[in-house]
Amino acid sequence: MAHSSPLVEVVAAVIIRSDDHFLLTSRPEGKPYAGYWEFPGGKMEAGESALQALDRELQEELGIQIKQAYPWMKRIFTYAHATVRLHFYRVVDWSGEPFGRENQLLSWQTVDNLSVTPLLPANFPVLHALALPSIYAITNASELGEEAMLHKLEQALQQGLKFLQIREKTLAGDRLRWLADEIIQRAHAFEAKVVINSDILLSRELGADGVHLTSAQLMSLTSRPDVNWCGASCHNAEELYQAERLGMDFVVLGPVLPTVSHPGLTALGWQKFSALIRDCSLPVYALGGLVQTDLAFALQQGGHGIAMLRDVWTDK
Ligand SMILES: Nc1nc2c([nH]c(=O)n2[C@H]2C[C@H](O)[C@@H](COP(=O)(O)OP(=O)(O)OP(=O)(O)O)O2)c(=O)[nH]1
Repeated sequence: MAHSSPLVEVVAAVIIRSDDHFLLTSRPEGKPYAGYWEFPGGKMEAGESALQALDRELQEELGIQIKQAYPWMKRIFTYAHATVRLHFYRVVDWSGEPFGRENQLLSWQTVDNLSVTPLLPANFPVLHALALPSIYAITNASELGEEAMLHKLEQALQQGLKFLQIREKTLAGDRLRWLADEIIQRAHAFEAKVVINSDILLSRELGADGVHLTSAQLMSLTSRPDVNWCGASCHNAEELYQAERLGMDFVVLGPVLPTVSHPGLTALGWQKFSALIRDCSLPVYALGGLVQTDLAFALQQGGHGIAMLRDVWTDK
């Protein structure tokens, strides 16, 4: 896309406490959109890396030092005053207690109960992404058996699983409908979100939270299906671009490592994963051969989280 004004590079910190509250600050008087709520941050200065800019802004604005920050989504947005490229980071550990060093207001918020307004318009997709957990489980009844799958699911829900995809390629018709219904009921009892692979009608019929499109579906569609949550599988830059164009809520990208479920596909490796999503505006889950302990590394590579078909169901 062509931009009439030069891009202004901006860093923004989504500072997240362990109880999932995140920090919003109000824009000081004298700036465009004064009084609007935003993530702390500001313009990158010449010669600064994004992380250096983030460090500087958080010290200047809030008096805190970053201890752990993960690169996250990027977003280009055109305002009347400028076109900005926002580099969002998730800051999960810091030293010091944030306070408004520039007389701005501070407020700890949650996605489900946002109580400040108005927000800077570029930030809405970021709030949407914050509602997505970092672990995305994929059902595997074809290997585990249906009863064992339901049992493992209950255990995982009790341990805090909040997001899963029903993907059972060997089941169809009433058998799939029965299993999917059982899974959705259990998940919803724990307020976990469930999306169904490919089948938009089945998702609507059973009251699932949305669908997960195959990459072939993604490439053949011209608009986003009208469901609450819509994700898609991607393997390359072209598919990621199509997912952004259609306005998907999230994608999975892989296989990152070699996996037994897709032996024919060449693994991307972490370096390529990270390079492919560097400018991506969507939350991206890493997928393929991953175990729960890979999460921290996936976050360091810019991933939103990890998707798992096997390790998520193994006893810990
Ligand atoms: N800090 C911040 N800026 C955002 C967010 N979302 C968003 O669209 N922006 C836009 C608004 C502004 O056009 C631009 C940031 O510019 P700014 O004026 O706040 O930058 P700054 O703190 O470096 O200010 P200054 O030194 O130029 O006065 O990015 C956000 O969440 N945080």
